Amino acid sequence: MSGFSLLVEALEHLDITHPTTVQLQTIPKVMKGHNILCAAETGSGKTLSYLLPVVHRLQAEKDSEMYGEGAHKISTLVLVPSRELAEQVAAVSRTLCAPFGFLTRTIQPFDPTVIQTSTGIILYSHRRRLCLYHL
Ligand SMILES: Nc1ncnc2c1ncn2[C@@H]1O[C@H](COP(=O)(O)OP(=O)(O)OP(=O)(O)O)[C@@H](O)[C@H]1O
Repeated sequence: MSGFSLLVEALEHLDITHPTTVQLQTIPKVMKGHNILCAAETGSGKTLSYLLPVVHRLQAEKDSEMYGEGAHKISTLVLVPSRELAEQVAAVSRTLCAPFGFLTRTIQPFDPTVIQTSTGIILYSHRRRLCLYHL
């Protein structure tokens, strides 16, 4: 099964078959590498607006020669303002990433992270526990 089909299947597990307005407006731009500032009401689908392009890109890189070098490195960092939101985003990310074998982690003491609050990131960066070199 192709990476695209796996992603569609992962979305179907979340009962998602059509993009929301926010996703329609943002995903094509993010896929082209543009920076996006998106403000929309809660529940409008902002999380997938950035997670889908990220997973799609990681999957494409996995299929390329670039993957070998960075396979065990942190490649994506999501900063959110609360631990609750971090757990929420991580749960969606895990569902999307599962078919590809990508790991999603939130920060725990002395544990490298992918998703955590900005305060946590700053704390861990100062302690030199988090290597962001490959971002
Ligand atoms: N295209 C879609 N079709 C159907 N449901 C969707 C779609 N995109 C997201 N959802 C669902 O809508 C709900 C809200 O999505 P999401 O958490 O991404 O919104 P949000 O804008 O990030 O909200 P918040 O501002 O509270 O973080 C989730 O349950 C998600 O699974």
